[in-house]
Amino acid sequence: MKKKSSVVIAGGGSTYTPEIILMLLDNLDKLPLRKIKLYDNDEERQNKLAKACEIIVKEKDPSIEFLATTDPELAYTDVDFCLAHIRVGQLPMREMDEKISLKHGVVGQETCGPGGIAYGMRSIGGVLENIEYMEKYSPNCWMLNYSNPAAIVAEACRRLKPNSRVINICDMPIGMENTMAEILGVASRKELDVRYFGLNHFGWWTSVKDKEGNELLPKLLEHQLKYGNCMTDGGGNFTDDSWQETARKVKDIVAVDPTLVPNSYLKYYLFPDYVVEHSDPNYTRANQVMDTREKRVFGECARIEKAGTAVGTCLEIGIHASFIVDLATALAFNTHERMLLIVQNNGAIENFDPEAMVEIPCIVGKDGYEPLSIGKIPTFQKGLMEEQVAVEKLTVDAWQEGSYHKLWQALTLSKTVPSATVAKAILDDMIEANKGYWPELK
Ligand SMILES: NC(=O)c1ccc[n+]([C@@H]2O[C@H](COP(=O)([O-])OP(=O)(O)OC[C@H]3O[C@@H](n4cnc5c(N)ncnc54)[C@H](O)[C@@H]3O)[C@@H](O)[C@H]2O)c1
Ligand SMILES: O=P(O)(O)OC[C@H]1O[C@H](O[C@H]2[C@H](O)[C@@H](O)[C@@H](O)O[C@@H]2CO)[C@H](O)[C@@H](O)[C@@H]1O
Ligand SMILES: [Mn+2]
Repeated sequence: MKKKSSVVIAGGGSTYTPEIILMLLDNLDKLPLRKIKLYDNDEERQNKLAKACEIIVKEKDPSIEFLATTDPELAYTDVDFCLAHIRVGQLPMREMDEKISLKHGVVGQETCGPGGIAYGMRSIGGVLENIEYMEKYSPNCWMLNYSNPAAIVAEACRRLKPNSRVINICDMPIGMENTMAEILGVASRKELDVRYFGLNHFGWWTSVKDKEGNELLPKLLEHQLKYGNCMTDGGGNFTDDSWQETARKVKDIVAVDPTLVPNSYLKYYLFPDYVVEHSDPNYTRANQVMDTREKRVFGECARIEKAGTAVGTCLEIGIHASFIVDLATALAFNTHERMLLIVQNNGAIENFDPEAMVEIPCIVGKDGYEPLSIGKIPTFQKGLMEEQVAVEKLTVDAWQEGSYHKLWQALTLSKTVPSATVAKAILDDMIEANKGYWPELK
């Protein structure tokens, strides 16, 4: 019989929590569970969905213990996996990041450009705090961290928690691969063997093969040059119109380098003028999320709580997040699955900073991960990545040293920001908005 695991979801009040619970419950044959706990530092928010989650768990398998708590000791005692998706400052601070950037004519985005830098300055402390709880109460636990901005958080973990059992991950490549499989007429992304390199939200596929070893990259690129990462009718694996538009824009990113398949987040770096022109500075993605996903998830959780049953619920399994189960399963049962993780380069990309945190394929087993060798990367991608990794490193420097200048440099270096003057104006507004969240900068 397979060993049963105990899981804590950190950031229990997240809009993603119910779909992750549904996904865990759908995979009990792969990853059997004995406990599911929710942990958040905002009791009121977590309570909006805790009861519904308990009902969902109990209806699926009453033998699984359920607990929702704001007490770190209760949360982190006796856990094998922590699935961490915290958002320090919550969605109203995401709204500030996006709107301050746009006010200065710059991309206003959750993880890219000034928004990502500001969010990084908030996230580092929250993620480190959760790692410390984990190490204190369950030293053998693995944290699967997808709290954003994953690139900056991963760099902070590398420096400040070098021996911790933390693995930083992102669902974006998985989301795109689901659509690629559809485009290629392959049953699922699991039928594809991929090669990929880059930074988080900043990477490229160099190979997409079927299980017979046939290279499908040329066919995929030919399609993407016409339609982007969408089906010919614009359809695909999208949660809403905003994601569909991002997938369509892949067409223009491929045009810049028609030899590699890009991560769609590159639109923020290669077409920042287009992104700003198509943004509403008074109604950003944070507003959309609060008006749609947040209302839908909390509304449905309230309905389940009132009805006392989740039968007929409209909540859906988070398919894009299936990699979380795959990763936990690989660690628990030594499956040696190949997965894209954000890890220290250490020579895997031969001609790139060995200290940089890169997103590359790794083999995962019970002792952790082993990165695959990538070899040399082309000049265009290398140049872009060097600039971006410096932005991420300077942000962590600024957090550690409390340095105004390092953060100004980080903003100035971002490809999304046109000048040091604009960078300074954004920085001064961001400092004001982030009082109480950022270390004091001198
Ligand atoms: N890496 C990925 O691919 C990926 C995919 C989806 C979401 N995410 C990230 O997951 C996170 C959650 O997103 P969301 O939109 O659901 O956010 P959300 O605001 O709905 O939920 C986040 C929760 O984290 C809690 N929180 C904040 N600081 C905390 C702390 N120090 N300890 C414990 N809990 C804390 C908040 O109170 C909130 O309930 C974000 O960071 C988002 O960017 C990442
Ligand atoms: O703007 P949001 O809050 O909807 O999304 C932000 C997150 O987006 C990515 O996750 C995507 C996923 O890649 C996509 O395929 C689809 O399934 O939706 C997900 C979000 O709902 C991204 O990887 C995250 O880091 C972002 O936080
Ligand atoms: Mn991501």
